[in-house]
Amino acid sequence: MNKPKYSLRRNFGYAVEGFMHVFRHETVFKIEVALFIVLSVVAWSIDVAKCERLWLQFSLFLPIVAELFNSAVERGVDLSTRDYHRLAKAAKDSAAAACLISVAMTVMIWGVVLL
Ligand SMILES: Nc1ncnc2c1ncn2[C@@H]1O[C@H](COP(=O)(O)OP(=O)(O)OP(=O)(O)O)[C@@H](O)[C@H]1O
Repeated sequence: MNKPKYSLRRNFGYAVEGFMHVFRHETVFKIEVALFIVLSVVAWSIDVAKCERLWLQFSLFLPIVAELFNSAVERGVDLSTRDYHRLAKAAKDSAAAACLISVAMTVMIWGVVLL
């Protein structure tokens, strides 16, 4: 198959499609996006230093990015096998651990800045 010429616009479209796919199919991602919006407003409304505001905002991206990668791993694994396989389990569990750690980092950053 001939590779189409690189197009920034088309690749941006693929990224939006990927984001929307995960948003439609993953409930936890919907919650994370909602929290991202609400907490972003909070981060920009409260009286904190510029650097702290940046940390608060940056930390909100972590679970979103982790969940997108987690979903990519889940779909890749499901595409490769529907049968039980210890490597499939290891791949999905590792991706889930990344999500968990990203949320822990966000909670930690908000805790340190606000308390
Ligand atoms: N093919 C498989 N082989 C072995 N274990 C699997 C397999 N598929 C899933 N698992 C195990 O089941 C767990 C849940 O898998 P699943 O695909 O339902 O992920 P999930 O995070 O619950 O997905 P979703 O976010 O779509 O609800 C995985 O973390 C893994 O431990």
